[in-house]
Amino acid sequence: MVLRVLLILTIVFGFVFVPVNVIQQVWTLALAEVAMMAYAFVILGLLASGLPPRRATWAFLLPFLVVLLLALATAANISVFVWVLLIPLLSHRLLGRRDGSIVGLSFLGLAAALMLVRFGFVPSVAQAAEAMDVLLCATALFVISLAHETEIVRVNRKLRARADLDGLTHLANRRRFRELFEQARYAAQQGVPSAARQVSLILMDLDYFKRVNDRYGHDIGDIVLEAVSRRLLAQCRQSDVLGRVGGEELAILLFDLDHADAMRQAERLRCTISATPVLARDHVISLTLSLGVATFRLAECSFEQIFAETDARLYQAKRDGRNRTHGEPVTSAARAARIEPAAREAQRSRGYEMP
Ligand SMILES: Nc1nc2c(ncn2[C@@H]2O[C@H](COP(=O)(O)OP(=O)(O)OP(=O)(O)O)[C@@H](O)[C@H]2O)c(=O)[nH]1
Repeated sequence: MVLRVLLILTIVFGFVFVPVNVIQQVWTLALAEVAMMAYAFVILGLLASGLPPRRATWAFLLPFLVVLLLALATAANISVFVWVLLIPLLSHRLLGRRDGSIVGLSFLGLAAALMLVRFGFVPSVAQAAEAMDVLLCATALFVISLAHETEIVRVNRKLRARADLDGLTHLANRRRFRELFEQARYAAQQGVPSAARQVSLILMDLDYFKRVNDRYGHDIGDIVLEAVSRRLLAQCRQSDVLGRVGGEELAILLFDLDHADAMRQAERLRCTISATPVLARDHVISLTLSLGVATFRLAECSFEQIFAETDARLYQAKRDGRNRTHGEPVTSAARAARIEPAAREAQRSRGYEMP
């Protein structure tokens, strides 16, 4: 948006500056301004046809700054230096905090040097005061715009975290979990050399968690969920992705482990949870986990596919008695039975008595 505004202003203001410079016979600057107007048209067109904004910004901003320096060096009046005030804001808005600061500060340094060269090293008091006004005002604007940019980065990070993380456990939420899977799959499909080739999904569901809520209350249930998440996270490798994909359902993506290793990791997690009860306020609560594990070639599976397969295996672990890990394919009869609880719940919610 800011880039588009700059491009349009370059074109519109060009219609004023070019005639003024022609009248004052500053030919080089007039020509450079005509070239920038044409270039702004081209960049607007390229943006409309899909040029990434970041590349368009670099492609336009650098020549724009060169032409501005040319204006500072050749324009007839000292008032041209007022345009320097624009640069801190422009560079931060267009390039962000780091690159914007580098470009902005470099430009301010060059502008100060040009001012010194053009208006003498020993200026009159009035000239020195004018120059000082412009340079100090530009420096103040630079600092203010840097503070503003820093605030924007902080708020954006906070919003991003809020959108990506589950509020209770601070693990990736379902949307982010899926996004990370899709990113890994895309890299595998593109043949990126560092991309994982294989993915295992472990789905974990606390057993009889409803009883924890019913017996100790929802707040204690929340503490338990947090504690379990922390314990699971402590067992994960750096490259694993742990997320909360449902109420008391957690999931891990493991990359480039074979299925036997993924099963071993799942068993380790199950034992971690069952071995030590959770201390929530003054309650000591024993818990168990049921787990489903499936392994796929990353480039060839969809999120729905791997999730449905692993969910069927998790459900089989529940059916087999809970507190266990199931990693084998599930028969179609058992898979069909997975539908049953949902259908029962739907019937119940419509007021039917279910056995
Ligand atoms: N405290 C708390 N409870 C939650 C949260 N999300 C889901 N739950 C509870 O998790 C429980 C899930 O219950 P069920 O789906 O019946 O499963 P379960 O009791 O764990 O039994 P099985 O999964 O069959 O072993 C429900 O009581 C939900 O209210 C949460 O964020 N905090």
